[in-house]
Amino acid sequence: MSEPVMNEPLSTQVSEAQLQAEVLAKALPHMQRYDDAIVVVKYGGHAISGEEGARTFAQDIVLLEQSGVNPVVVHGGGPQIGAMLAKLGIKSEFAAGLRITDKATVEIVEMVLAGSINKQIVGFINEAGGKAIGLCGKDGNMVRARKANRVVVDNDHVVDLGFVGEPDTVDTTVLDQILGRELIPVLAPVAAAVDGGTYNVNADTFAGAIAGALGAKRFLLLTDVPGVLDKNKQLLPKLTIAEVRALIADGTISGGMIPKVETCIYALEAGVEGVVILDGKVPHAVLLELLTDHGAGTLITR
Ligand SMILES: Nc1ncnc2c1ncn2[C@@H]1O[C@H](COP(=O)(O)OP(=O)(O)O)[C@@H](O)[C@H]1O
Ligand SMILES: CC(=O)N[C@@H](CCC(=O)OP(=O)(O)O)C(=O)O
Repeated sequence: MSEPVMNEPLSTQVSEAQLQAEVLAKALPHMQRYDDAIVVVKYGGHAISGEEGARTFAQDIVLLEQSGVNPVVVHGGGPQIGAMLAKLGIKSEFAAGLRITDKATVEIVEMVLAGSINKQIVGFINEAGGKAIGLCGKDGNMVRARKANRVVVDNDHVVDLGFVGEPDTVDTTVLDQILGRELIPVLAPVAAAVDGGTYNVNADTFAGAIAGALGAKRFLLLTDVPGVLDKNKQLLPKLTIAEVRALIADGTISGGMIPKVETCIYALEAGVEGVVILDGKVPHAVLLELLTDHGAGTLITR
């Protein structure tokens, strides 16, 4: 039994305990709904910033695993790669939301994503009582990538993205071995090129490929906005694939939100039941979405 807190009146302690019990009871149907289900969570580079937020995120992931869900974390790290490149005097350049990645840059990308950020997240999850395993697309040949297409910007300017890849094949053997054994995979979006080199893969795209290959029940994308917003910056709580396509066509969805919703469409068409784009800066965003009636962000379904 836990010790009563001495400086609070007993009635307050009892009502708080009661409230806690009620909250737990309300989570039961949600836990049952996701029991044994695979949930892929994409943790964006903007959401990662701040130790307190990262600890809360790690707690949520461990709580999910403890309640019978199989979480798979895929992380980004765009701002962190940018900061390291700036320290080394290398300028970050993007085309169509993707980093133009030369030979020197891809080495830094791998170092930051598969090295420091991946191990930081593994550390936070383990500190919260979980058993995380940090991997990247190269491990177990999980994700093989092909060179991303050149992109056209400003109507006629063709840009070669360099060492940027798109998932070509996904082999889930390693993940199949890990899931269901109290282990939490944490994946960095770096992949082996079909010819053996290294490719930098956009984290949203990488996460969508993993969610699709695993047939995840839910795919959550944690970012720095409340979800998909309409022209008046109001949250759109529910969208279908057709509605998303219309919002891209009329320019409501732009910039970094385009690869995000495109990966959502890919995952849904590959069999994922529902995809949610939500604000990763909100404390316990993952638990709010999965284990309460509240729901957060934009739910996209077929
Ligand atoms: N309709 C829209 N709703 C919400 N965000 C949008 C929309 N259109 C463009 N955006 C932009 O997309 C950004 C999210 O994408 P991005 O910066 O790539 O996120 P992350 O770093 O989390 O992957 C938002 O911060 C916002 O500026
Ligand atoms: C090709 C490409 O753009 N790769 C990204 C990979 C990291 C990423 O996607 O991180 P966020 O989710 O934080 O944006 C990059 O180099 O920034």
